[in-house]
Amino acid sequence: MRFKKIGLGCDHAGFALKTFLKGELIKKGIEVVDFGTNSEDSTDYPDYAHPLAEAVENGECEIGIAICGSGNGINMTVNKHQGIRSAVCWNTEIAYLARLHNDANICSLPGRFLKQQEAWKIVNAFLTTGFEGGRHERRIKKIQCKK
Ligand SMILES: O=C(CO)[C@H](O)[C@H](O)COP(=O)(O)O
Repeated sequence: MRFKKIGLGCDHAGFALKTFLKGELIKKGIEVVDFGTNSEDSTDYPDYAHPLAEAVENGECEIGIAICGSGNGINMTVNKHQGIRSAVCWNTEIAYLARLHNDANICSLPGRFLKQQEAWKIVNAFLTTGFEGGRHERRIKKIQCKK
């Protein structure tokens, strides 16, 4: 793993997967900051996505993992933050490319569509891959809206 301090955030649909991934990361000796939610009671993903995004933006966490049912809502929310590049990662190749080409700093996962071991492989791909830079550096600099 390239990262030592990882932020986690989810809604009720991501809670079971977040709990599993948190345990696996801790077993690997990685420090985890858990922004909730902490049960399967129905809740709203932005309430957890914004604190996670802020922690990654301000450097409290090096990188983040965000989980909701489809991965979409939580991904949309964290990507509202200027310093966040989040990708919905639904297989290992997408996770690898999100880091290699996009320098993604949040991995958004569809908790209702991934088995635990599949998700763990995706997270491993995300957390072990570095940014390639070069032509991709130029492109990610152009992502920000100029207003
Ligand atoms: O995937 C999600 C957002 O993109 C949410 O987890 C999902 O919409 C929650 O649905 P429900 O309230 O029916 O459990």
